[in-house]
Amino acid sequence: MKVIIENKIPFIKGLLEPIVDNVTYLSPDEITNEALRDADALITRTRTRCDARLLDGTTCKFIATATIGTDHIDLDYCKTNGITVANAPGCNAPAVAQYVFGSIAIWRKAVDDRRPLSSLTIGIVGVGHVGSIVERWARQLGMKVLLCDPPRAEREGDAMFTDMASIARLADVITFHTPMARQGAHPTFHLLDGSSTAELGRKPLVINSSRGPVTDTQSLIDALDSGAIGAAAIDCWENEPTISRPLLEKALIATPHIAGYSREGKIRATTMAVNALTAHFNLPQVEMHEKVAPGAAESVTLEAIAESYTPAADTLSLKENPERFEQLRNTYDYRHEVM
Ligand SMILES: NC(=O)C1=CN([C@@H]2O[C@H](COP(=O)(O)OP(=O)(O)OC[C@H]3O[C@@H](n4cnc5c(N)ncnc54)[C@H](O)[C@@H]3O)[C@@H](O)[C@H]2O)C=CC1
Ligand SMILES: O=C(O)C(=O)[C@H](O)COP(=O)(O)O
Repeated sequence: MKVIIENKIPFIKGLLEPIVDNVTYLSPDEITNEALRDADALITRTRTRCDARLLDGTTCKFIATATIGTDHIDLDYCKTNGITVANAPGCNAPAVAQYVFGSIAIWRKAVDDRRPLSSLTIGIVGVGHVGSIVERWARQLGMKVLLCDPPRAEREGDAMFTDMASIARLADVITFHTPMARQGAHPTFHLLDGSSTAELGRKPLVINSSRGPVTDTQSLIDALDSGAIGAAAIDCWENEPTISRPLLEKALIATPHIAGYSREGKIRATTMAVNALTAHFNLPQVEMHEKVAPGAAESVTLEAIAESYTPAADTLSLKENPERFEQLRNTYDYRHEVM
């Protein structure tokens, strides 16, 4: 059996070797159709586009991505071609929530906002693994909370949810936690665009740590210029790693897609990917060298979160070295989640 593993996935080396005869580590550039030709499985990250171009004519029938997001994988192609796909739901959700509140703490300092948190409204767009932690912590901090999640509203009823237009009108902080979907019943491509920025009522802090194309770059720039958006915290960008320099310049917080980069999140991601592979191929379960607790801190304060992580240094590094976007990610010193 042959398994290809992306070589930037941490905490994975040596785990599968005792039970798989050929384990090959390759960089994203080396993960090609040719390399996968005789492989049975691929363990990947967001940096490898898994589509017909990569997979046609190969023997690969299983892909595990050590990430929450799956937008780098052509799920329809995989389904049609009998390729099983596993992701790592929730693996780094506490880290992304930590990033959101770390950003709120910086923003409050930057604008010298002395209003109590209890006077602020946060609008959470997408209330899944990440959004639910953001919701729980925001309520604990006394913030007013607005939730927008049409798929959940359809399943659970409207009572808890509002729409994007109300969030635009009423929120002091708007934070996006949806998957990236161009099609389907609830597309998320450019959820924030020129028409939604025209409705902004409170000069909010806008945070995008979901996927770049969920917020339209030009609309963000225009709204920052006009003052309709008070400040932006951008972790996920359109066209990564070739990011918009005007948006980089104008964003208060600008980071290279590292919101989920906690040590705990990476360990959970690797554990989930390896477990999915061993379960799929009926292999013995592998014992991880490093173990971490599931879930996010029960009880937080803004100060405790800001002490555990502030995106200020990551912002400085990206603003000074935008051309090193990928390198900053690949050499990131994984932080600890807030305990
Ligand atoms: N910046 C980073 O490092 C990271 C980014 N992410 C991104 O964050 C996204 C969210 O992560 P999770 O919360 O774990 O995903 P999830 O799948 O648990 O939750 C996503 C939620 O978005 C909702 N949703 C779908 N379409 C929507 C729409 N049109 N409008 C509003 N809500 C909609 C879904 O119903 C669901 O409740 C991931 O898909 C990934 O792209 C995840 C981890 C790290
Ligand atoms: O889990 C996700 O989804 C993410 O966006 C990850 O934090 C991105 O991690 P990489 O796979 O790009 O290292």
